[in-house]
Amino acid sequence: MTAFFPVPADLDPADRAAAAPAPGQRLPGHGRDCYGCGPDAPHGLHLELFAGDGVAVTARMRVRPRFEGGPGTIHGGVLASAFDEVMGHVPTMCGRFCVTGHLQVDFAAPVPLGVDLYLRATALGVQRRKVFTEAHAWIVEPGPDGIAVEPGASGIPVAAAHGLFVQIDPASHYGAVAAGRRSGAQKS
Ligand SMILES: CCCCCCCCCCCCCC(=O)SCCNC(=O)CCNC(=O)[C@H](O)C(C)(C)COP(=O)(O)OP(=O)(O)OC[C@H]1O[C@@H](n2cnc3c(N)ncnc32)[C@H](O)[C@@H]1OP(=O)(O)O
Repeated sequence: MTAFFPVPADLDPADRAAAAPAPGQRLPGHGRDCYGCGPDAPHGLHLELFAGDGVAVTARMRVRPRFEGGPGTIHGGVLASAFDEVMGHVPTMCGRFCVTGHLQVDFAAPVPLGVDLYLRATALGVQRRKVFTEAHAWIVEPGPDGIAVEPGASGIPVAAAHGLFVQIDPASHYGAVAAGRRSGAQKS
């Protein structure tokens, strides 16, 4: 399920930050209006993110009708966004703020609307400011309380992804974006 992705052979290990949330703890997310994880984003994915073991991050997402691409199935760009979000949180487990430099998705099976997806992302390693990640997504059966649980052996694998995230200084990165917007670019 994995296509070509140039992961350097000489990566350094990605170490879990001492301040990283404990495994199973809900992650705060990027902000209430974040398209991926924000609870107030009206058209967002509403991913729920959790710290995993090591530098892993897990997430669950209900595949809502508004995510439709082909009839009755998720749009590939929505699934790519979900991978971007869950992999984008991996660097925070190493104490780094990063943005996506490269994102690659392998789609293995159609995902019907209405199911719950479980995603798990982890770091392959780091090189200077770069954090290399991989992730997988499974369809899971709802548990007794109607909430998707970790798939274990019963999950149906549907997609995999790789990402390259580049460490930034949030103040200068987003400050430069804001300055550009003030100088003429319009937010639609
Ligand atoms: C207060 C907290 C707020 C929250 C903060 C976090 C929010 C996060 C929200 C996340 C939301 C979800 C996630 C989102 O949606 S993030 C939104 C989508 N992503 C972006 O908007 C990023 C746009 N790109 C950039 O800003 C710059 O290009 C960056 C910052 C990425 C690099 O420009 P910069 O000038 O800084 O660095 P550099 O060019 O010297 O590159 C550095 C190294 O990286 C390597 N490289 C770069 N690109 C690629 C590539 N495509 N393939 C392979 N390699 C690449 C490069 O070769 C070099 O390697 P090396 O020479 O070391 O070997």
